[in-house]
Amino acid sequence: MSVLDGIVAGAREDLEARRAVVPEDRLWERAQEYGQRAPAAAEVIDGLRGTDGLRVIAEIKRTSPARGPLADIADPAALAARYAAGGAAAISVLTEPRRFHGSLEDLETVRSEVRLPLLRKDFVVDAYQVVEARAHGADLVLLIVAALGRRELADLIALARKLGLVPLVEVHDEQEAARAVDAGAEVIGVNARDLRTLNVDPDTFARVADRIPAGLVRIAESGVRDPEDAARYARLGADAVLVGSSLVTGDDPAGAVAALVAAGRPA
Ligand SMILES: O=C(O)c1ccccc1NCC(=O)[C@H](O)[C@H](O)COP(=O)(O)O
Repeated sequence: MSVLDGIVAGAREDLEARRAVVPEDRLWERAQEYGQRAPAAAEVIDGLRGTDGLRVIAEIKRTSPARGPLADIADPAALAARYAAGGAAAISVLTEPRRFHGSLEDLETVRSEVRLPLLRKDFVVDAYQVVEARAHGADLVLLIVAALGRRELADLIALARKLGLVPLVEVHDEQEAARAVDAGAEVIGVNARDLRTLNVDPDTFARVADRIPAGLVRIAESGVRDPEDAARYARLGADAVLVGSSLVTGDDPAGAVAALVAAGRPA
């Protein structure tokens, strides 16, 4: 079983346990409630476009299967506020509990303190998790092509949009990028990390981005270590970078985000 398959199996077990406690129709009510005060999806998408420079999506990430423990984040809202002060365009909150030590409570706490768009970063394979994301204050939801069949991907994209959420569709190779485009994704993340082997290949974005038509939002994910990496992705045409490990392991999250934003400005 690949790492991704193992994580998805755990996510399915966990979501069934939550569904037994909170039925989906209760979540719908909360999701619609948040939808009334949430930014419009078009506004969220436009905020990620790198028209005048690279955007930074800064991640709340405590630990990772690839690297083990990263940071003991006792107050995710305080960290998100620092990211916002540094100029982040959006915050990614890892909500997966088993391997990343995240939670929906983290998402909700960050929502209560920060006005930026929030991404629920998890292993979403069921409609329940999409409704749950909105109910806990997400504006974007991650959908990983490698974890979903064609029909499932199309259905989850449609559901996300119905709820006002922006689906961030994640790919790792050219074939997956073609599937994301065929499914009508407007925001596509190219993950340099192969979720089956955990290897990070910094050339992935350069290889895959050509398959993503102009006009769609292209995000380079994983392995961004410093401003030089950000500048390289900006030159390659990325609208945004999604950064976790290097931000949570540093001692100045606001300064680190500001440095990435500065490095991604056009010369
Ligand atoms: O981070 C991992 O080890 C990992 C392993 C298996 C599946 C997903 C994983 N990470 C999720 C992500 O996509 C990253 O958290 C995100 O892109 C940020 O990456 P990084 O800046 O390298 O922490």
